[in-house]
Amino acid sequence: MEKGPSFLFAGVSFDKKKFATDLARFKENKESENLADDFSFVEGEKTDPEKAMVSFVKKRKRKSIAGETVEGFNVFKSSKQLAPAVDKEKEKVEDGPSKAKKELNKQIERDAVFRKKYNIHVSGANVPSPLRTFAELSSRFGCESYLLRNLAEHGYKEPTPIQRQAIPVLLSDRECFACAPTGSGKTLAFLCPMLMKLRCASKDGIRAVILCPTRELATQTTRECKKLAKGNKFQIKLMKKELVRSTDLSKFSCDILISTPLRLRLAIRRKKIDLSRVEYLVLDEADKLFEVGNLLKHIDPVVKACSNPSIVRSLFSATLPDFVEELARSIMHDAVRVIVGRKNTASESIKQKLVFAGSEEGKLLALRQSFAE
Ligand SMILES: Nc1ncnc2c1ncn2[C@@H]1O[C@H](COP(=O)(O)OP(=O)(O)OP(=O)(O)O)[C@@H](O)[C@H]1O
Repeated sequence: MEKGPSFLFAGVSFDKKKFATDLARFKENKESENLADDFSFVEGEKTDPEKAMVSFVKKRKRKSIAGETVEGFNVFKSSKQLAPAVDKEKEKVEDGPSKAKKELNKQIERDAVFRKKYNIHVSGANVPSPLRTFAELSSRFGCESYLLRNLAEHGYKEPTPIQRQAIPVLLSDRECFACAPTGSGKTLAFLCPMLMKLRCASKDGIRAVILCPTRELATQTTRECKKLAKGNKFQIKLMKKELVRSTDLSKFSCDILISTPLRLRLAIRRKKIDLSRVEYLVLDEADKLFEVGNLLKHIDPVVKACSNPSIVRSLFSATLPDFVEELARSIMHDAVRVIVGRKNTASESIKQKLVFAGSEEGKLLALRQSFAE
């Protein structure tokens, strides 16, 4: 039971026997709520119990106690059963974790605090640390000087939140679906790791494909890509109508190909363009890609044609409706989900608590007190 200041309960006696079942249920909820609170801190998802539990499971995994198994959804079944297990685990960890393990846990917490600061939410196993600065591209990932120079020339002083998290995910060869508001720098978030991974120009077929929902966006992305790649000899091509018409595309090669789904599908069907060596596939503005007309039916053949087993796929979008997320999950493996801001603000902003008011009059008092709090 919630212990409110005494004036609320003055003169109200609560019949614990009569409400024994409710009291027991509430106590149980309270316990699990406390547990969720404890563990949700790591991912900054304080009010979403499901995420808190995922985070909790992750934390258990991180501590990786020998012989401890996490029984999937059984974890949710009884908070009473859960509590002793957590205590045991804490004891074991306190018994003597190695320095490396301690350091790792500290790093995980630092990352969580950093993500919270930038409103970055992640899910997926072992999510790489976010970028603090663009200089880390060089110290952590060996970024070449031409790219750092180009970033500086563009006046990009520090990464935007989506860039902070999506870039290290993609540089760690993890598939990724990312959602961040319009104008938040998503283009750089996929171009930068792509250029870094491709390293230098090569005539080894088509190495990366970016799909955009409209020609205008494809043109804009090509322009951005060329600007960022300045100083390197990458072949960056926009799939134009003329290119589809004229060229024998079966031997066509370039480092990065940017296209709308329809044009690329035509190139696959009519000109036998070979996408089997594509190492990076980006679906940009995925909400629009999957929504506009029948684009989906053009995307499917492209995804299939990119048959390289070690391909890294990513999806960037300003919104992430459930159907987009489902589609993303259906084509990706072990993907990391990165969301900047909130996907479901309403549900996460609602905090619930149970207050025994005693009588009708008590309800009014309780309500008044809640507002005052
Ligand atoms: N790190 C950065 N610092 C400053 N400006 C940036 C940075 N990254 C990108 N920008 C600029 O922000 C603007 C918006 O970027 P961009 O078009 O990539 O956003 P977006 O998220 O892809 O938007 P949309 O959803 O409309 O496609 C561009 O002018 C870009 O040059």
